[in-house]
Amino acid sequence: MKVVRTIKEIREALAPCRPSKTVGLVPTMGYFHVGHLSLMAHARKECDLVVTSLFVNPTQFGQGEDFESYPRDEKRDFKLARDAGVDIIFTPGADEMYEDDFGFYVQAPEELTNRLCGASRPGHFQGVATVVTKLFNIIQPQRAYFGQKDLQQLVVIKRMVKDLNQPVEVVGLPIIREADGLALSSRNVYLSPDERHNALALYQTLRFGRELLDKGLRNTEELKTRMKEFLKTQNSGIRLDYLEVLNVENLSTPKTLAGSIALAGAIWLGKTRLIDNIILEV
Ligand SMILES: Nc1ncnc2c1ncn2[C@@H]1O[C@H](COP(=O)(O)OP(=O)(O)OP(=O)(O)O)[C@@H](O)[C@H]1O
Ligand SMILES: CC(C)(CO)[C@@H](O)C(=O)[O-]
Ligand code: BAL
Repeated sequence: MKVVRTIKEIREALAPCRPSKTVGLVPTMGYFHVGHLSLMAHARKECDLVVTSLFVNPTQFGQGEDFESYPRDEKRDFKLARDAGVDIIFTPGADEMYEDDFGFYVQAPEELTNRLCGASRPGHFQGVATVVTKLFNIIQPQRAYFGQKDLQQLVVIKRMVKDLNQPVEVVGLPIIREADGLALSSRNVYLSPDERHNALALYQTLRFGRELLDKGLRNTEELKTRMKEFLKTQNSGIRLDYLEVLNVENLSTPKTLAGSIALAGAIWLGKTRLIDNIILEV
């Protein structure tokens, strides 16, 4: 596996592969877990050449968020990526991606970003859309792989690719969970044992919502209220950011609960913010 840190070098490394080889990109912020590795494994199966980007992108973090403390372990990540069959790791410094006079940003539509994580993290999706566009331009993959755990990010990126005619196929892949159901996340490493225990309440609440749907509940507001009440009964160590019922296609609030529906939530455990969702066909 080749480790590449500059745009010039990655362009040179990929030039001989074009146009005959299929290049797959797995964009990440590192500190790999099995969720990341599952994206790499899918890319490995479907593409001739697998590139993983490892870049903790400063423009998607707000003031006071965890950019500085975000977990990093390059050596461990390189080993895991190599074992997953990655051909090239692209891990630029912030100066390489954002020169001093950098000034262009990609703005995601308001109706996709004024809710959920976008409401709690103003500017976040502008940072994500901008860096993902830069990665697409630098690496020019035919396919790019993203996790369904970051559902709003996946919807924003699919819409960006469509609206801006970016020549890449976006592949969304299922959430990988711990044995007890907690969604894998690099930020799980921040949790104390108590917080780790309490964190499971989010997934349990989403499952409770799914059970209510299975039993025939079809009123969006009632479903949300029942889920919030359930979360409160679970434990007190959690601060709710949001708990929502959504149409998967466009993240709008469904008037009638039919088709592809997502139950999505974000919670705070101390200083750690975790997200999760369940998608189901109603
Ligand atoms: N549990 C998971 N299952 C599948 N894909 C995942 C999982 N967690 C993250 N991903 C995907 O991995 C890619 C890189 O995500 P990132 O590096 O931010 O990891 P993360 O664990 O989501 O980190 P964070 O804790 O910062 O949210 C994204 O497309 C994300 O959706
Ligand atoms: C897509 C991404 C790599 C952009 O920085 C990041 O938001 C992530 O890890 O999900
Ligand atoms: N997985 C999304 C990256 C972030 O939380 O900034």
